[in-house]
Amino acid sequence: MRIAYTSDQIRTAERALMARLPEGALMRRAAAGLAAACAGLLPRVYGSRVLVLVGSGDNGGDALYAAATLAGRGARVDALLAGSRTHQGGLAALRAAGGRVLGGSESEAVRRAAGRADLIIDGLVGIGGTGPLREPYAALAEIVNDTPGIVVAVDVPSGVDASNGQVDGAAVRADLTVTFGACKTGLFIDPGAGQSGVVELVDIGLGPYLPDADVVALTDLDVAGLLPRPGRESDKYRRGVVGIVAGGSRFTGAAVMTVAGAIRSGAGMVRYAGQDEPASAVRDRWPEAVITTLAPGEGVDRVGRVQAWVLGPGLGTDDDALAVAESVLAGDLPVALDADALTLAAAEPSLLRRDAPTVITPHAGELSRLTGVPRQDIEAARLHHAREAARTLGVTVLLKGSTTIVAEPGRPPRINLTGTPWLASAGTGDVLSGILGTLLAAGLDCYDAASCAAYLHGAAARVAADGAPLAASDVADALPQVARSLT
Ligand SMILES: NC(=O)C1=CN([C@@H]2O[C@H](COP(=O)(O)OP(=O)(O)OC[C@H]3O[C@@H](n4cnc5c(N)ncnc54)[C@H](O)[C@@H]3O)[C@@H](O)[C@H]2O)[C@H](O)CC1
Ligand SMILES: [K+]
Repeated sequence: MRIAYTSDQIRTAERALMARLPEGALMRRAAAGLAAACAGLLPRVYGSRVLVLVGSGDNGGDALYAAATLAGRGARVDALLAGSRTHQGGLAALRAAGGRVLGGSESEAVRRAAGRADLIIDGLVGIGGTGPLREPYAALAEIVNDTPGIVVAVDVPSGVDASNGQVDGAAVRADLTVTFGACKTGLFIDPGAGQSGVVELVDIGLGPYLPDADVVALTDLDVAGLLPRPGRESDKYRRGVVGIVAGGSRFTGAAVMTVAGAIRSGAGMVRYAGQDEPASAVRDRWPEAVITTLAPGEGVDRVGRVQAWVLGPGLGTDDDALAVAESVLAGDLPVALDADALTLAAAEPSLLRRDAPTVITPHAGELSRLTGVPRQDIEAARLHHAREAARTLGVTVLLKGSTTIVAEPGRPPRINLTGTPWLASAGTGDVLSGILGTLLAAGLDCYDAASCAAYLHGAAARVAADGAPLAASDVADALPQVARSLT
């Protein structure tokens, strides 16, 4: 499990640790880890060209001490002192090791130095960064992003808000972010996640001083431990029977894709309930699904026993859809709502006011309609709005995006690291709903079921995509392979 913290949480922990260490010890631990990570990226350190961008705070100090170590191993280091002041200890160390200091930050000299560098170290701003990058840092970030060399961000890519991943204006795009003490939330949440590259954690002894996590990211081991293990007695009710109410006269495909996600993720049985056309489409594609054809406006009373419901993909938002939605939500079973069910709930908030476990799986636009928060505000602060929605709506929120976030009141949000932009193709959300319904029916609580569903969905997309445009059915078809890789 990868855990991450806000800048404030890190600072509090660092202060407690620094009080027990000699002056500068923490920085030297950080710099040693940073230098080792940089050296590991170079075919050889001796003779390699390193450009280090130095800000005016301790982020710059880390960078200078690490650059001094590389210079001491024969790297040809140029330092650009971009801040209003410079960490004197680090600067002295770099000079003593033979590093050079470039003149001011006139962009041609920097562009030339960046263009010939094998490695560029971004030591402009770390967890002390606030707001959009000011000049000359913004211009330097743009130069760095235009160069072919490997870019290593010190602690946090400059321009990324370490506490939430927000980026406002220019930001360094790193191949590797070497972060100290503990991972920062902003390295795992878009758009910050997209700027961070690979995140490598350097242990500087902060562990004992860290509070509860701000966010958690599940690894494959965590998911493997949470997924239901099919026992010997593979009774369908032990593996979970999921009911799916999806599809309408206009959208039969959504019903087929939702059932696909449920069947391919190992449901003990899928009971599909819908009107004639989607029911026929599901029957033709998935004969193993048990079909109940509903009359217009009919509820789900005639559907056999299920242990969880999926409601909404392609359902439509007319009175018939509302009637069947009310029928599903009136029960005391776990329900996963997506797509049109969310539109119905936006129009009729009482639909979500239920005691039984409820998960919603909106993308930013659907969450905007549910909460009234403008979509661009949600996109700019995904973690905050996912948490707020979970709190105000009293449900588990799975906020879709290339960094999917699972938020539930009173528990640290979980972020999914297997996401991929490929998932933004039509129908993949239906497959996710099917996976989620299967896990709820298998007995996982909403928090675990949503986290594992997001993980499996993203992992399947990566298996299916391998660079080609992705079809939703490819994601469903890749699920058994992902499940096997986790056992
Ligand atoms: N504190 C510790 O024990 C350790 C810290 N480590 C490293 O230190 C940084 C945090 O250092 P700090 O001096 O607090 O702040 P920064 O260096 O990150 O940046 C502050 C610096 O930057 C200027 N600044 C802030 N926002 C902007 C902006 N938007 N545009 C331009 N300039 C900006 C501000 O004026 C200050 O001058 C941490 O990340 C670690 O890298 C050690 O790693 C461990 C010990
Ligand atoms: K940085």
